[in-house]
Amino acid sequence: MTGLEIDAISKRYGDVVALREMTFDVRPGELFGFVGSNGAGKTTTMRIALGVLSADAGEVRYDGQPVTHETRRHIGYMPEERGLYPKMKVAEQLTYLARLHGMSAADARASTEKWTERLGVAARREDEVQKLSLGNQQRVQLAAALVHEPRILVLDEPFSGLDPVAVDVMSAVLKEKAAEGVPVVFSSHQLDLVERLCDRVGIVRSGQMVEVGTVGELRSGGAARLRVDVPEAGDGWADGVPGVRVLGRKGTVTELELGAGADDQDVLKAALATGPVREFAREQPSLADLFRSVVTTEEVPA
Ligand SMILES: Nc1ncnc2c1ncn2[C@@H]1O[C@H](COP(=O)(O)OP(=O)(O)OP(=O)(O)O)[C@@H](O)[C@H]1O
Repeated sequence: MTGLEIDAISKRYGDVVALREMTFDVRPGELFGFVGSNGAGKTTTMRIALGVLSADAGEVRYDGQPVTHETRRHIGYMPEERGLYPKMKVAEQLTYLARLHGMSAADARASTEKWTERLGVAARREDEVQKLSLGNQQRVQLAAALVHEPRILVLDEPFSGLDPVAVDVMSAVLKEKAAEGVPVVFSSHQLDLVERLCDRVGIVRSGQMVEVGTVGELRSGGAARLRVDVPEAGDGWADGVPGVRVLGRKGTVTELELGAGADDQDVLKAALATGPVREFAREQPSLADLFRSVVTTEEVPA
């Protein structure tokens, strides 16, 4: 079982290089977080995976085979621009979409009932989509991605605009699908959520995958930080300690980043030389810290 493989996908829009050999895989049962700044290429990748856009080069495979028209019926997709018919009633719309994906009328109705219940929009089944709040429209949009019981889930910013209760519902459903063995990939700018939820994360910059790993792997690969509370130290107390960069100072606490070859014991000596040291703590960078350092690294030339 290999899941979904995105293999060296490249795409240009005229002069704009949107993707350069984008490569990653989402294993069965895995929740994969796809992060990157605006315009990095996440939506383009997802559209190509779904087949609504063609790649200039590269291949998308599912369980080792190139994705075909038939395989695509088993993908559940939540597009960024959303895509519901505003004037159609919720249940009618979901049943219609399930039928389009090949379900029988009875199965489509049963699945519509199940997912509207599960996502907390059962009371809205007979309402037109346009009369729903944005958050409820999003729940229906998720139901639309799930109603045909897909074997792969590809979701473009499914958490944007959701209230905390809806975030919990969405998180629980995605975990449940992954636990059933479905490869789940979603893009998001909410890095705290990605950090909490995902088995693995991929960071995209300028159309390329620049970091992939578990949150733990990515965090331990980033530069370590120190938090040092030195009440009697003057500004610049850590200047001159080799390999150390001062990130900032709040009150008596200085935050520092240890570069390659830096020794935290040199920092401790410099701190003790100023007087008492109230706190000396080593911290791993958060996913958000890592993201910033990855995306602000010099852009790859076109
Ligand atoms: N239809 C299009 N025509 C021309 N350029 C496009 C088109 N769609 C996307 N692009 C460009 O391709 C690049 C990748 O865009 P894409 O929408 O895939 O990024 P994204 O990572 O999803 O961004 P966001 O986080 O803002 O949704 C950007 O430079 C974008 O301007």
